[in-house]
Amino acid sequence: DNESMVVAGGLIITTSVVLVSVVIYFTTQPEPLRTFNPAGLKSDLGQALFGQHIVSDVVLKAVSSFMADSNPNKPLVLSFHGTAGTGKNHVSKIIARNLYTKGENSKHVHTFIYDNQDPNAYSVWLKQFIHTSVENFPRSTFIFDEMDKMQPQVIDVIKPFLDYNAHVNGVSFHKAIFIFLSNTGGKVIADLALDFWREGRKREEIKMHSRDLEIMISESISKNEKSGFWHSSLIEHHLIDHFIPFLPLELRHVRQCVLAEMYYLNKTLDAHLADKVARDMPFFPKIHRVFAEKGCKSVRQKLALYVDE
Ligand SMILES: Nc1ncnc2c1ncn2[C@@H]1O[C@H](COP(=O)(O)OP(=O)(O)OP(=O)(O)O)[C@@H](O)[C@H]1O
Repeated sequence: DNESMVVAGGLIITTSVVLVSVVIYFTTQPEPLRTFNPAGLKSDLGQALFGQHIVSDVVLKAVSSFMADSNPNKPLVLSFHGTAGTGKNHVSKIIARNLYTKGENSKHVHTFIYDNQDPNAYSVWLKQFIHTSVENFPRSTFIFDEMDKMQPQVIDVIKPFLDYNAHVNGVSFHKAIFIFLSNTGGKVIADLALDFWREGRKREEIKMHSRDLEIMISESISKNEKSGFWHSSLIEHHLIDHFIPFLPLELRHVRQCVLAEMYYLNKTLDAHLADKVARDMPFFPKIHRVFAEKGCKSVRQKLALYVDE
């Protein structure tokens, strides 16, 4: 009858309202952070990152001390430098995995790749985006890929967020993390690694202060035609906490990457095949074939060719 239809209709509406509210509640709730454990980050870097002793050391110390500080005076700002495929994106993901339950897929991890958008419109959008994200969730992470291609206006917009005691419109940025990735300095780092190799010295002997590596990287940033001046204004104001050099990878590291891919793809680990795939990659200098030109990039695609054989 009519009365029971009205009751049923009312029930349906109430249930729908409750369901929608639940969905809204869960999608707008911040995801829980992981309890940060330095030993976990150390173990991840030790197991999943090959041939980057300086990176492992500096990232572990920088992230651990930042996370241990309940009241940091500025956000953590890391600048990763090195040639292609040496692990800059990979390490950003390892950091994210140790901070957020959903790792790099967390809604609090934001990756930007500057893609020739109109710099003015992009700057306006970016400023608002970063502000709102940190207002909603102070422990947000922002990863900027291809920083060397970024326009001065865009760098200028990020600058106030990185500063000491940064409060922008009442929002504090002290708990946020900014990671800049670029190939700038890659040549300087690769040349240094090559010199060590020529002198018969171990790669592990290369230190952050070897030939003032950090200064050499910042100098090569300043020389960058497009973003040099503005990027170096970040340096002058000491807004970047650490310049982290990623060394070019050797054959043995590329082999490890192939084995890691086999593991990831649930394939039987085959050291002989890993060697074959790794040797198939381009190396430099051409005669001695010491370092992989593309690092571990496209290892997965190369492996797929062999697996299909
Ligand atoms: N040092 C490394 N240790 C372990 N795996 C690595 C390393 N370097 C690269 N890889 C693997 O190769 C893939 C490509 O590397 P990644 O994207 O991190 O390079 P990148 O340095 O960011 O390069 P680009 O400058 O071209 O963006 C990674 O997803 C990872 O699987």
